[in-house]
Amino acid sequence: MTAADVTLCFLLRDVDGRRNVLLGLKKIGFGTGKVVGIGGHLEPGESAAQAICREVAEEVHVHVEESNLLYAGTVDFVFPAKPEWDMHTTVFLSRQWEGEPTESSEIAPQWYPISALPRELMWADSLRWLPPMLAGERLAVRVVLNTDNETVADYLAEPVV
Ligand SMILES: Nc1[nH]c(=O)nc2c1ncn2[C@H]1C[C@H](O)[C@@H](COP(=O)(O)OP(=O)(O)OP(=O)(O)O)O1
Repeated sequence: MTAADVTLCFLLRDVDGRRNVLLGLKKIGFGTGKVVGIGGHLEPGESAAQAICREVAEEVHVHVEESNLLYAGTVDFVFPAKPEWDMHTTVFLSRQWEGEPTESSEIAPQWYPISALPRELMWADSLRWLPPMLAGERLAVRVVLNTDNETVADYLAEPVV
């Protein structure tokens, strides 16, 4: 089964000298109840960059220009017990956008200091790949989930050159 193409974007801003990242509480669909990155599936014919600009606008009502996306790498999520959930994710950061994030039917956005992520509400795997990506590392990550579809069975991260 082919992994679905998805994309995520993490907006970054500095407040009182602390770097903050925009995450969101997922209200419906895959990962409901978790605090996740903003993003979703590519539509047919879309590039990852086009898709993430659309998703950010739909989910948190913020406008990001493709030219302000910073490529952070990829994450392959492998769910051996649920291969239909496998996803290939292109990850972006952005420090420039227009508008203030506001809630949609899908996501309740919230800023978090990157030093104080809501760990207990996040995917366990994201605690491994997100901090280095937020710190500027470009990575190609492969996460294999256990049969509980939650905990991490295998993790590989290689630098993207
Ligand atoms: N193990 C994991 N860790 C993580 O941090 N994010 C994961 C993950 N597995 C999947 N994701 C993310 C990637 C992707 O952006 C998101 C699922 O895509 P969506 O939010 O688009 O799914 P939905 O089915 O809710 O919505 P639609 O795209 O509208 O169908 O979940």
